[in-house]
Amino acid sequence: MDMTETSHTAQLPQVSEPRNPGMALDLDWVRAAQANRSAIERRAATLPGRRSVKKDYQAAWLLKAISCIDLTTLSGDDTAARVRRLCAKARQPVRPDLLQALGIEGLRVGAVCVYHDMIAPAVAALEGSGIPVAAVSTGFPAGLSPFPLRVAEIGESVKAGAGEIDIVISRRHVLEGNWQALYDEMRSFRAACGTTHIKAILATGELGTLRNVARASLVCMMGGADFIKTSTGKEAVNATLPVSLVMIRAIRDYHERSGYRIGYKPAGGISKAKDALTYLALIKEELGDRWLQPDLFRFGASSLLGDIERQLEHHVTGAYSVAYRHAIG
Ligand SMILES: O=C[C@H](O)COP(=O)(O)O
Repeated sequence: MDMTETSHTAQLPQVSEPRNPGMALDLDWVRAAQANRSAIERRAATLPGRRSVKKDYQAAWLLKAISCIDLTTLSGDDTAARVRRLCAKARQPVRPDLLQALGIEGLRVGAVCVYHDMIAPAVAALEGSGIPVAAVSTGFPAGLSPFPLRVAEIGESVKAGAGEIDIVISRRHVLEGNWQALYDEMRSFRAACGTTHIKAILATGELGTLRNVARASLVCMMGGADFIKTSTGKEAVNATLPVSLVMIRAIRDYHERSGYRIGYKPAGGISKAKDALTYLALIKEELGDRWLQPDLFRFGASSLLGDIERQLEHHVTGAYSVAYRHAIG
């Protein structure tokens, strides 16, 4: 895998992508989707070993990774002050002296991701930055509150200024093979979002099989998802490479059949720069460069940025600093 092709330009000009309108539920297609676990795991296992990006190229890829982070805080003890600190980091994700040494200007993260009650302070703190606020919704993380309330929550978050809505699906619809119910749910959530972009969180760690992950991915895209996202970060197992392979192949299939590009967001447990590079390599190999832009790829992560900044500091100065110097929130 050649990752020596990127320039130092972390943020390429945005290409505008037509929005996926969804399509009728195609049960034949859904039921035909399979996932060969051992082949997928074998393929996933080859990725970290083959990824070897050095020096300048590594710095460029790490800057690219930063531009794709949904910088996240989703804790019961979140406060407006913590969210404001996170937003300051979102605006200026890397120390100015390091960026200057790297010859980079205008680097920012993909979005800031928070619970509903933290939308207002986040919107205020990000004003003028162009960084959207993503709100988790629909009874995140379990998604088991009354359906009308889950739909209403989306409307409230859009009203409060969220530019992106991360919904959670009902895992039971997948576990019971009730694809019609999952599709109808996705349609309702999408309708409640209006023109606001919607990411569908599958909570893959709770879906039982990779085949279920493949099928749920397709149904959510048919239902109008703009992005599919692995996890809430609260499941026992969150983003993994095998699950990512299944989901991005579903994205590729959907693009081949419909012409629409759906975004991908691995989330939960991605905290190391080297893991971020592996994910970027996977996307490049399976989907191609077009998907390596923030409008089609995000990392959902609370602490990844700190490790990337540490690696960039090492690249510039030749020395590692202690991790606490790169606190996020
Ligand atoms: O969507 C984002 C996740 O909740 C963040 O998970 P993390 O804290 O493991 O990075």
